[in-house]
Amino acid sequence: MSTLLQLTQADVAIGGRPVLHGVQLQLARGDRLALIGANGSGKSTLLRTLHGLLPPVRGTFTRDAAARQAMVFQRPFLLRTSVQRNLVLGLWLAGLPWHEAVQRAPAALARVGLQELAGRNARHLSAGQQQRVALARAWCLQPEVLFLDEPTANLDPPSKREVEALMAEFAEGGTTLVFASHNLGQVKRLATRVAYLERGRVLADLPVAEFFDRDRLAEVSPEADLFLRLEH
Ligand SMILES: Nc1ncnc2c1ncn2[C@@H]1O[C@H](COP(=O)(O)OP(=O)(O)OP(=O)(O)O)[C@@H](O)[C@H]1O
Repeated sequence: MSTLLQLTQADVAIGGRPVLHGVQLQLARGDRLALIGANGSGKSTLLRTLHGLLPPVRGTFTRDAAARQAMVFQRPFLLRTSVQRNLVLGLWLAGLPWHEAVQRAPAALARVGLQELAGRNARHLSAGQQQRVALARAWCLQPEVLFLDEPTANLDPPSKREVEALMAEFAEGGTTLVFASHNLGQVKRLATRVAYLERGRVLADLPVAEFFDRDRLAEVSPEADLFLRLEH
């Protein structure tokens, strides 16, 4: 498997404040990497770093420049206009020619089950529907790597299932996924690999089966093992 992204001994700061410390992380094609850890442990910051939005202040970040990337943020930013127009604008901002964005939007809305709401003001959508607009946007961009920041936080169980199904489809279609999650069931269902963060450090990074093998996890990181104990 070829390497898509690599962080080596990376420190990342926000507004001059150190947030990530000495992060060593490699992403290979086909990975489905879940980032877990307590609130404020650095999951969002790591996602933004991997997506190229926050250059490390120390260490190195290398990526396959040819691999298209997209990110679905925790709270999708939507303008006070129709769902369809939001999607087209988002695609245009991501670099698609306008006519192509207009062409692709209907199929993507249908893909995420929002075709009937295409004319609705996007700000009036529920949280789950807004998340699906963000996924439709990512769908159109056909990224090789998709970053998702707690994509099902605050969604009801049916919406959670739908978003998970879409993530699984991305993965089956060959997209490499990196997602932050507080939901261990979701991590088990979707991830092939899990990284545990604590206070801006990656303390464990293991294949999913090893991560949920308590003896193995305790051996690699007693902190991660304690986190799982408290979560259960
Ligand atoms: N814009 C910002 N300005 C200053 N500090 C920030 C900013 N964003 C994040 N931080 C700090 O960086 C640290 C890591 O935050 P981050 O959002 O990456 O954590 P997280 O693991 O994603 O948390 P959560 O589970 O709550 O989403 C926290 O201490 C946070 O206060």
